[in-house]
Parts: sequence; structure tokens; C-alpha cells
Amino acid sequence: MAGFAELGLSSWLVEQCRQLGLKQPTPVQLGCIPAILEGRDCLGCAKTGSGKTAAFVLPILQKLSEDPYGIFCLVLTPTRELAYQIAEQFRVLGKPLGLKDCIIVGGMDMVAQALELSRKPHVVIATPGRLADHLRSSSTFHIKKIRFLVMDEADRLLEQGCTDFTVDLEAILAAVPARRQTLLFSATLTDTLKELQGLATNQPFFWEAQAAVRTVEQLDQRYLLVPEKVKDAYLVHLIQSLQDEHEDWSVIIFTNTCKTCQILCMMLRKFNFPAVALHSMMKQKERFAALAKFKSSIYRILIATDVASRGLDIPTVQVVINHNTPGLPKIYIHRVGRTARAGRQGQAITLVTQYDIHLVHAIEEQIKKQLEELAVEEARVLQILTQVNVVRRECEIKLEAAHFDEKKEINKRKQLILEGKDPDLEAKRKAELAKIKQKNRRFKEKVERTLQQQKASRAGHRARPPRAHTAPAPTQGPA
Ligand SMILES: Nc1ncnc2c1ncn2[C@@H]1O[C@H](COP(=O)(O)OP(=O)(O)OP(=O)(O)O)[C@@H](O)[C@H]1O
Repeated sequence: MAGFAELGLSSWLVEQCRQLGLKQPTPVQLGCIPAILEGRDCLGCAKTGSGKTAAFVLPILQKLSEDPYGIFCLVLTPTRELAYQIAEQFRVLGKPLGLKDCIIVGGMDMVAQALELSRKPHVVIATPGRLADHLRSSSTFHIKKIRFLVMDEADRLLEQGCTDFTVDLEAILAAVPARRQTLLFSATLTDTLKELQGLATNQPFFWEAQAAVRTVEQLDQRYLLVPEKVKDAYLVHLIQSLQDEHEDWSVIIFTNTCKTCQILCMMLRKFNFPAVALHSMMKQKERFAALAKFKSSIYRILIATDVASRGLDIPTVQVVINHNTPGLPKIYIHRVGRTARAGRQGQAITLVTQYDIHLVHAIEEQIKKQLEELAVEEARVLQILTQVNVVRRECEIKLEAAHFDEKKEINKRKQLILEGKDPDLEAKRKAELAKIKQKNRRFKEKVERTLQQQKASRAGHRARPPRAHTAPAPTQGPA
């Protein structure tokens, strides 16, 4: 197998890789690095934890060393934490160059950022919103001469999720030169391939890992069918078992809202578990501190929203628990990809209620693998059920007293005003949109259910899960 030197990388970069313990290039690095060095645009799609970051960092550093100037490269990424992680890779691998990098993300001091930008760093790593703000408000820097534009988690940057980057991306794309090399990477590029191809037009090179299954082989993927009301008791039981059975353990729990994230964190702490939360309602400094403490194993449990589902590389994570079943298969792929990285083993456990079974089917169809049921000692869950529910309720009351919902609302309104929008008008528009979306979703679910029922009755058996499940009914314990 070719080493880093055979890919056309200079000896100093090969030495940097060696020092970092990167002995052999991974397949995505083997595939993409030569094409990038040739000057081609690149779309790289490879599984989570497969080394996509170094696949673009290494060739960019090589080109930078041949013709250094600032601002040479702009990297866009959807989350602030990821921006810091990518900057770290540039810094470590580019140390012999005396690389100057600059991180431009929301939640940090804008004046200090503007100053840094005016000093012409070689590489700018940014989230789109804050960079677009700088472009609109500052004349002390420009990005019209950049040589490389990288979009990491490119599909997320283009899709219109809860954070919509479209307007900011337009502003950024209008400010970068047409003559540039564009590098687009993600573990899930295919949905947005058409739009992405529109961005990468310079002899584009598309690299996709050939694999039967879209998640990594070393990942043990389980599901646990539980009634909604006993979910938290199962969660506490799972964490307790992890703590009892493993000395060195570390887990990320994904939730669907900031509020659930906060409540679960409070709840697990009441049970004396070393838990820390990460969500967008936290101040940026708190977010960084939480992540740092989790990375250094001061806390063994990170409870996070999808703000942590993409890109974060924390090798110690052994288990990912989905407290809610992700509504989209690609969110599942990224969430579970926080474990079993770079050839390590890992486990993903998804808590599934009876209303989410169709989501599990959609996930299985996409990843091309069936999740297996996790065996749990249900008697032990029953023992803690009442206590868990009481503690959860206490935490909810405490959070309500802290006006969590109102704070969230105020934050949202502030953000809208900053964006020059009318919060009331936006709320009305959003409500209408949500109504339409809900109607469409219900219709889609109904069609899917009918199709599944028809399929099942044709096959002569009930729809999955076929195995008898003995999860306690909600009435078995005080809710
Ligand atoms: N050639 C290599 N050999 C061994 N380890 C590597 C190699 N290249 C990268 N790694 C390591 O693999 C881990 C995962 O890499 P990286 O974060 O780039 O994954 P990714 O493909 O971007 O994942 P995701 O899709 O989750 O963002 C990192 O810890 C990185 O240092």
C-alpha cells in the first residue's frame, strides 16, 4: 500500500504524519490527496472517523508551503466546536511552516476576530454566520484571493436544517474568487450532490468509499424498544451498567432539544453520574469548557443535542446513546459516528418508542444494516422506575423555575433582530411552515404505514419488531 510520500506529499509533511502516528494513509486520503495536489476540485465522501480532515489539510499545507500568503485557505464548517478541532489539525500538521490560523465563530469577541483577520492569517476556519457578519461589516480584510475553499460537512452547510446557512453562504460565495480549488467533504454527501457539484466545477474529482454498509464495521448497533414514559429509567440503567462493567468508559447521549439535554444532565447528576451538557443555549465559553472536560475524561458522560453530532473526534468515546430516534437516517449516521473511529470498536444504542419504529426502518434501509435488539434486565429497570421519574420531575420543576424556556425565546428574538428580521412576523411564518410540514409528515407516515402493513400482510407476518418484547407497560410504574 502506498505511503504518504507516494501520494506526492513533501518529506516534511510525511515526517509530521509520522510524528502524529499516522503511518499509512486511509482510503479517503489515498483517493483524494493526489487529485487535490493536481489542482482539481474534490468531493470526498467517506465514513465517519475515516480521516477526511487530514485528506484536505495535508495537500493544502503542501500548496501553502510552495506559495505562502494570507488569506490562502478558507474552511467552512457548521459548528463552532468543529472549527476549533479543524484548526488544531492545521496547527499540528503545519507547525514547521509557522502557520497562522484564525478561527471565526459566533459567540466569541467580534472585535478581536476582526483584528486577527486584518493580520492576514494563512488559514481561516469559520462558521458561515459569523464570517458573513465580518464580510458585511468590515473592510479591513478580504477573501477574494483565496486559493482553497473547503466545506467540511458540506451537505449540512447546504441543507436547510434548524440552522439555515443559505443566506450567509451566498454572501461568502460572492466574496471568494471564481478561480479557486473547492474541496467538499462529508460522510453523507449524496443527498446534496447536485448542489455541491455546482460549487466544484474545476475538473471535479468525486471519491466515495465503496462499502456495503454505510456505518463502520467496528460499530455494534443496537436498539431498545421502550415506552416513552420509562425511557429515562432505561437510560439510567444503561449508564449504571456501563459504569459497573467498565473501568474506562465514556458515552455521548444525544437528545432532540436543548431542554431535554439540560434536564437529562441535571437528572444524571442527581444520580451522581459524571455528566456534562452541550447545547446551543449554553454560552460559548461553557460549551468549550464542557467539551474540554469531557475530552479529558473529567466527565464520562456528554449529553448533547445535534450540535455535537457531526465531526467531533473524541477517540475515548465507546458508546453513543440516542435518547430519541433520529428523524433522519443521516443524523443517525453522524451521531453514531462519534464512536468506533479510526478502526476502534464502539457501540450505538438507540432508544425507540412504538411511534418511532418507522424511523428505525428508514435508518436500516439507508445504512443497509439491521439494528439488533439490546438485551436488558428489565426487573432492574423496574426497581428504579419510580425514583427516576420523581427525580426527572424535580429537575423539570427546577429548570422551569430558572425560566429556561423564556431565556430560549429571548435568545431567539435577539438573534432575529440582529439578522434584521421582525421576530413576530418570523414566528408567524414559522408556525405556518411547521403546520404545512406536519401535515406533509403525517401524510408521508400514513402512506409508509399503509405500505408496510400491506407488505407485512403479503409476507404473512406482522411488521417488525417480530421478537416478543417484554418492556414494561407505562402503567406498571407511577409515571
Ligand atoms: N492515516 C491515518 N492513520 C491513522 N489515524 C488517522 C489517519 N488519518 C486520520 N487519522 C485519525 O482518525 C481520526 C478521525 O479522523 P477525522 O476526524 O478526520 O475523521 P472524519 O472522516 O472527518 O470523520 P467525521 O465524518 O466524523 O467528521 C482522527 O483522530 C485522526 O487523527
